[in-house]
Amino acid sequence: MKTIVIKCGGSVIDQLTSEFFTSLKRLKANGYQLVFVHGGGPDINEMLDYFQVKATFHNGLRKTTEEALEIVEMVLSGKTNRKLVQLLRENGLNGIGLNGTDDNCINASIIDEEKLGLVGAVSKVNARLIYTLLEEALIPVITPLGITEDGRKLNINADYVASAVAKYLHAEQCLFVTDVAGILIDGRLQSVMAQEEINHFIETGQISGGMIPKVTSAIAALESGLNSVMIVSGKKQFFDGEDLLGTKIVVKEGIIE
Ligand SMILES: Nc1ncnc2c1ncn2[C@@H]1O[C@H](COP(=O)(O)OP(=O)(O)O)[C@@H](O)[C@H]1O
Ligand SMILES: CC(=O)N[C@@H](CCC(=O)OP(=O)(O)O)C(=O)O
Repeated sequence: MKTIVIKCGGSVIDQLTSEFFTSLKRLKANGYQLVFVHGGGPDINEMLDYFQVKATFHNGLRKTTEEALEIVEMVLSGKTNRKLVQLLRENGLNGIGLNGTDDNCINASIIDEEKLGLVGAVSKVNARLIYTLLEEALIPVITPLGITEDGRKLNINADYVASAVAKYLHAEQCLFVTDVAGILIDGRLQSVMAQEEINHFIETGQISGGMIPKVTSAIAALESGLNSVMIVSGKKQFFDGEDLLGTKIVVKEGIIE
């Protein structure tokens, strides 16, 4: 089974174009099974603002108190997941919502409770559950929440979830769909970026904010066996039937699989 994991960022869910959905259909026509993970940062920010709960970020990760987690879960599962499933269905793709906390879909452990609160890193993915849905010709749309061994719910950055799902499914590809065409340095789109350059540009501040979890989780997943990761735009065509357009992340320069 050829699988592609597609992480759809909250930055772009409301701006996805028909060219984007055409690219998805081309992937399907080329024999790929699609698995989605969605973000929802802007939807969460809006609701936290409404309830006057403060949000702070460390390297692109939201510090999540118990009070914030309730709102995060409500928004991600009740609003953003619903929105993406509906959009896929309107475009002829058979999406089905799946909460990361259901049936140990995403097992997670706390990263640093003092610094980040109830924020997790993925420890295991229930690949069997995801395959079961794929076998029924459904397209899973996973909400980025996880559950610890002792049953605590955690907020997880969706880029981390997508990289981990791709790794556990032995996917051919993980795509981060976002509101930019890829990694830009001095305004120029980079077609390939290696770990060393990435670290350099994080240090100089030219890769910042929400781009950091994408590149760090991509590198970690590539190092532990994931085949390929790209950052692509949800605002235009990203697949012409042959090539993917965006920034390819690689561990070492010159090594492109
Ligand atoms: N070097 C960079 N190239 C492109 N985007 C960058 C870079 N550094 C930071 N960013 C920011 O990362 C954003 C994408 O991350 P984020 O807002 O978290 O999106 P998503 O919701 O899709 O995960 C871009 O809109 C841009 O503002
Ligand atoms: C821990 C953490 O940061 N969780 C993220 C989950 C949503 C997400 O990742 O959304 P985007 O992909 O749109 O950024 C958050 O609370 O915003």
